This record gives sequence, structure tokens and C-alpha cells, in this order.
Amino acid sequence: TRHCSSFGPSHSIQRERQRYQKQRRVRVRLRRHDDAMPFSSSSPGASSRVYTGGVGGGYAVVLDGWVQRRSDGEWTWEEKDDDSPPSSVVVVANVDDDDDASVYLPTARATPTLPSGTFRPKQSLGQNFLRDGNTVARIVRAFIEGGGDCRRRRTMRAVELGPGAGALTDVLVPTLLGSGGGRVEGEDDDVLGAAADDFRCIEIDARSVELLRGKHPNLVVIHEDVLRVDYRALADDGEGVTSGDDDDDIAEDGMGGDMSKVEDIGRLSGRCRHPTGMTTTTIPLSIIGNLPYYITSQILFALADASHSDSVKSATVTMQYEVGRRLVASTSTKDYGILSVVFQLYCTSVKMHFKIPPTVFYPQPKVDSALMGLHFAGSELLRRRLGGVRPRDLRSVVTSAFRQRRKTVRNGLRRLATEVYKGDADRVSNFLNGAPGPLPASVGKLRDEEGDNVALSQELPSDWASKRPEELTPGQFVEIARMLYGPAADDFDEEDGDGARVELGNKVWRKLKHGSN
Ligand SMILES: C[S@@+](CC[C@H](N)C(=O)[O-])C[C@H]1O[C@@H](n2cnc3c(N)ncnc32)[C@H](O)[C@@H]1O
Repeated sequence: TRHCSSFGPSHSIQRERQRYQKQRRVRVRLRRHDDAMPFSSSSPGASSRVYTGGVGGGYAVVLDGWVQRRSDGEWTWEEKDDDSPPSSVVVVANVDDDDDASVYLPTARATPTLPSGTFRPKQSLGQNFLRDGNTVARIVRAFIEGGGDCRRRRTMRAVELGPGAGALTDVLVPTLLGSGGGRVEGEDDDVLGAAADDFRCIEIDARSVELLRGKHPNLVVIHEDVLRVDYRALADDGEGVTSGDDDDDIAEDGMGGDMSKVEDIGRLSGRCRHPTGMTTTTIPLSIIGNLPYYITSQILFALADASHSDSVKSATVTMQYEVGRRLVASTSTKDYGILSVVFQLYCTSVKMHFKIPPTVFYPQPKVDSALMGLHFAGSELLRRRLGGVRPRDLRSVVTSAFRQRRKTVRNGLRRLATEVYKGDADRVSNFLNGAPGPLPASVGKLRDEEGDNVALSQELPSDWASKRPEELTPGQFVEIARMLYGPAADDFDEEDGDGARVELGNKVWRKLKHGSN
């Protein structure tokens, strides 16, 4: 037991005690799990003791925190190195100054509240709710470990896509926003740290929105189609709603009619504003979600586009197992396709955390699922990998090649080349039979000096056009696009060859339709 030293000298115990006393306090019975996996990605070997316990069907979350002794009512700061679990704990999951991420480890085993008593799941909205607390805990843990970067929560902005009845949200709220569920106006942004707008949810189903706003009054729940969300605006602390030029992308069900949508967007602008009116800066988003599977790839492509403006840095999301396999597929496998090329090029890491069986959902889907972790490369590295090639040109090459994946690349690209060269047969033939040029300076540097995994396999073999598309690496597709289109003439900086000024575009990959990937 240690007394408040982690808060530094400027905070008196008294002041902190009052603050916690003002908050909603939850007493829980705790069970110690010696077998539980400590969270320690940044500090390997760090040990942590994990306790779990249920709170009225919800979750007991993190166990370091202020504990009121029964004997004299005195408050003490309990830390994980205390061998015996306290018999009751005030759950305070939100201790900002502690550098040990294990503080934020959610270990819930309780069953999430299902909407069965409240509303019927809609198949048309891909509503398969998580019903297993253990899976919820594993997902949130992977998010915090991999994408959340919770130790720097003041510079973290988490967004949950499709929160539904709140299986993940109910754990994320106390973990990210604190036991009070968010910021209290007028409080300093110091010890309790995270402001309420550090965690937002986007949900299309009005019934879920109402449920979640009721459960978590300080959480920003955006009633919107996830395919209309402007991630850049969210990262900039704006409203996060597109101007409506994407109407063909809007899911048809769930908005409850035009008027309610307009109303909700109106309300949203108020809700999204920072509670204190403070000016905020751009903070790349950490995305979490048990995705609606009918639009998984559109969501993923929209995230890739958002990484052009550095608006999204990571995504920890569930999806059909088959789609997850395509994201991580190696060349020359049947799963390798557009998704593999795009995300292996756009990310520094794409990982399948674990497979998820249908039984942990209600209702049960017909397919297996997987939790995937994506870390986006960001615009600077992406530009260097592209070395002057525009993403929209790459998209044309990749989609044309994979549209006819049994054909050779030469045959798959003939029509596109004819279009690009406006029917000039000589140029088409030169391209399709041409020898690849040298790698641009930016890619060569990435390969030789930095060992970048994309650049390492970017060089095209001389017989590239006789290959099948699944035999070519993401970097090799970039090189084919360069051969076909050349580097973007207007904005490619020949001098340093790093393509630093190439316009990456706003809506490039999200234009791909279902089934084309
Ligand atoms: C698979 S459920 C996940 C629910 C909840 N997170 C859970 O794990 O139990 C997908 C959620 O996404 C929501 N959803 C479906 N389509 C959406 C869209 N276009 N925009 C926003 N949310 C959507 C559904 O209403 C549903 O709540």
C-alpha cells in the first residue's frame, strides 16, 4: 500500500479523496486470478495481479485504486503488488499519472447485458451481440495493449464503431473515462485526466443510441451511419459527420427516417463540442469495434482512406474469420487479394489476435470470427512506400488485376492499359512487355537503410506480367502502377524522390463496392 505518491506533490490526499467521494462508487467482491495474463507490452516482465468481480451485471474493472478501509474509513492507495485482494474496492479505473499500463487491464468475466429484454436484434444491421464477458475482456485488452496506448490517454481518442447494447462500451467507459463515466464540468483535467470526448461511439440503430445514452450519460454516442463518418473531423474534434455527398454508401436501414437523422446530427454538434469549450488539437483515432459484418470491408477501406490524413492510427476490430485471413494472407495463397495488398501496404502491422467462435454471440452468426489488430503506417511512411504513385492509380491496377485473378497480370491489365494510353497499341504493348525500371529513391532508401518490410519485396521481377496477381507483393503492385501511370507528374518531387507532395486523396478505397475485394 502506498499513499498517493503517484499524484505528485501538487495534489493533496484530501482533495483527491473528495473527488472520488463525489463520484459514483461501486463496491465489488473480487476474485484473484493468478493465471490471468498481465498487460505488459511496454514493460516486459512486469508482474501484475489481476482480480475480477461483477457489479450488478456490469463489470468490475481495474483494481489499483483508492480503497476505503472498513476499520476507520481511511482511504489508501492500493497497488497491484499487494498480495491480498481487498474485500471491497472502489473502482477507479482512471489513474492518469501512473505509467504502468496494467492499471488499465480489464478482466471482466461477467455476462454482458443483452438487448433481448429491450429490443430484437436486427439481422439487416449485422447485430450479433457479444454475450461472453471473457471474450469482451480479451478484446478490450487487445485494444488497450495494441491500439489504445492508454498510458498516454491525454493524447488518445478512442472511437467504438457499432456499440450496440454496450458489451464493449460498458467496459470501455470506466476504463477510458473513469468510474464517473466522463468529465465533470469545471474539474481540472489533471488526475482523472481523460475528458469525455476522448471516447465516442458511432451507432446507426436509434434503439441502441437511446439505451447507451441512458446508461452512460457522459458518453458521446453519435447516431450516425459509420460509412458517413468523417474520421478527420473526429480526430480534429469536429462533428465527424460527412456533408452527405456519400449517399450511395449509406446503409438503408436503421436511421429511422430523414427527420430524426437531421435532428440527431443537429444535437450531435452540441454534444461533440468540448465540454469546457477548450480548443483541441488533432489526435489520431484508436478504433475499436465488433463490426457489423455486412459492411466490414467498406469500413476497413474508409479507415485506410482516413490514414491518408493521419486521422486513424489503429483499429482493433472483429470481423468474419475469412476476411481476417485475407488481411494477413501471404502471396500465392487463395486468401491473398485486394484486402491483403491494401492493408499490408497501408499498415506497419496487421495481426490476427484470436479466432472467435459463433457461440459467444447472440444471435449466433453462421461463421467464425476473428479479432484483428491493424496499425496504420501513417501518411509519411505511406508516401515513401508509394514513391510518387497515387493511391487512386494503384487502386485501378489492383482491382483490374484481381478482377480476373486466374489470368496473368498481362491479360488482366490489358484493358486498363488501353484506357490509360487511349488505345495507343504500341504504348500498351511496351507497358505489358516492358522491363521494370529501378526503384525510386524513397523506396530504395526504405529498403536498404530501414529494412521496411514492404520495400524489401518491392522490386519487380522481369517476368512480372506473366505472373498471376496473387503472386505479386503489395510493393510490386505499386511498381506496376508506376510503370503504367508514371509518378504523379505535378506533385512528385524528382529531386529527393520521396513523393512527399503526392496527393493521397480523401475517398479512394472506400469507393470499392462489395465483392470486388
Ligand atoms: C455485431 S454488432 C456489435 C454490437 C456490440 N458492439 C456488441 O459487441 O455486442 C454491430 C453493431 O453495429 C451497428 N451498425 C450496423 N450498421 C451500422 C452502420 N452502418 N453504422 C453504424 N453502426 C452500425 C449495429 O446496430 C450493431 O449495434
